[in-house]
Amino acid sequence: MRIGETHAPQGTSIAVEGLTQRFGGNTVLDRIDLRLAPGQVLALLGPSGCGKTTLLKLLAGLTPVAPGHGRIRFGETLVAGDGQFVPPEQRGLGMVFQDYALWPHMTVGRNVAFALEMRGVPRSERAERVAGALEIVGLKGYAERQPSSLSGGQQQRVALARAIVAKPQVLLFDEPLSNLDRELRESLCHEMGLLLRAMGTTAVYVTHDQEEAFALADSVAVMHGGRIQQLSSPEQLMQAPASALVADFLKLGNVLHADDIPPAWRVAAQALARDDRHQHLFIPQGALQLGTDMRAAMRAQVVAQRWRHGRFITQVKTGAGCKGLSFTTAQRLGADAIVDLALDWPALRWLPQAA
Ligand SMILES: Nc1ncnc2c1ncn2[C@@H]1O[C@H](COP(=O)(O)OP(=O)(O)OP(=O)(O)O)[C@@H](O)[C@H]1O
Repeated sequence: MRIGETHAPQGTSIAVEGLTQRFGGNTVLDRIDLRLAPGQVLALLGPSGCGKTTLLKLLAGLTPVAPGHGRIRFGETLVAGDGQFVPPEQRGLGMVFQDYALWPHMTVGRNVAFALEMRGVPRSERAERVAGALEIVGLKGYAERQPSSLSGGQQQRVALARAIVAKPQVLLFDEPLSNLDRELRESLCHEMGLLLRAMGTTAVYVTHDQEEAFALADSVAVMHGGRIQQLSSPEQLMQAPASALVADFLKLGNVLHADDIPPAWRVAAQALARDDRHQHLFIPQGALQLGTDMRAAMRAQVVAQRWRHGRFITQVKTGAGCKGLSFTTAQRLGADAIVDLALDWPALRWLPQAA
């Protein structure tokens, strides 16, 4: 198999129900529910401390599920919960960590072969499968090298080969690219996406990097404070964030609390449909622009501009005591310049703080 080829899924489905994890009095995961179809890639995305790694460790079996704190199924098999516990080595897993976790005293080939040795796979078959896994990750001919002689990106490829060599039904990734520089991260992320599609393995991928999550995953669980705020496809998350927390974390636009809406926009904002729980006005990227041709235009003063992805991200203030806003434009504007801002009202929505 090579990157780009597709195979029938060899992964299993994953179902998590009511999963809760407490450390002392601290609830780190709070009744997590999720379902993943065979061969799907799920990203767990959220800020530091939101519980991503804790959830991954429960899936791996590195942390047991406490009695009455939910259950985890791989396919039809209950792997944790209700008094059942399948240990990590019997869950059909491959794991890739941030720090590569290669054994420094073993060659690349032995590092990759180790999981097969443990399973008692005969030597001749081992050599073939190790060579195959190294070829898949672009390290053909590296079997006799020492890990210390490889770059960070190459070491992470070895870790990936080691994770896939035993043909796992589930691959678990914990921030695997965060030790690499930006360019390498982007190219390896792209390659891993192709590889996961080609292998058809079910995968759960922990990251705090939105670009990585959106590039790799079929669905993304945005986590905050031990809960899944929204579990959707990347497209759906971008088009329809379910809460102010999600819109803000993904930087999808401006999110203004009802009390922070500039006076010039208040009447029009209150005319938009909302219910009592919806206290935040979401202004999607692109709905706030320079110009006076839309309803309730407003003057603002430029605070700062920075260049990103071919546009200027422009921060403005709209009046004393008002919360700052930002929008993108192709125009360079001088600091302190006074500009007219207009809103595309039909694109705006009221959102609840959290889902
Ligand atoms: N073994 C433990 N004992 C006590 N508290 C823990 C333990 N493991 C994790 N925590 C706490 O649980 C919370 C969630 O940690 P977790 O590592 O899951 O977060 P995360 O979202 O993966 O963050 P990061 O992106 O920084 O790795 C944190 O407040 C952490 O301090």
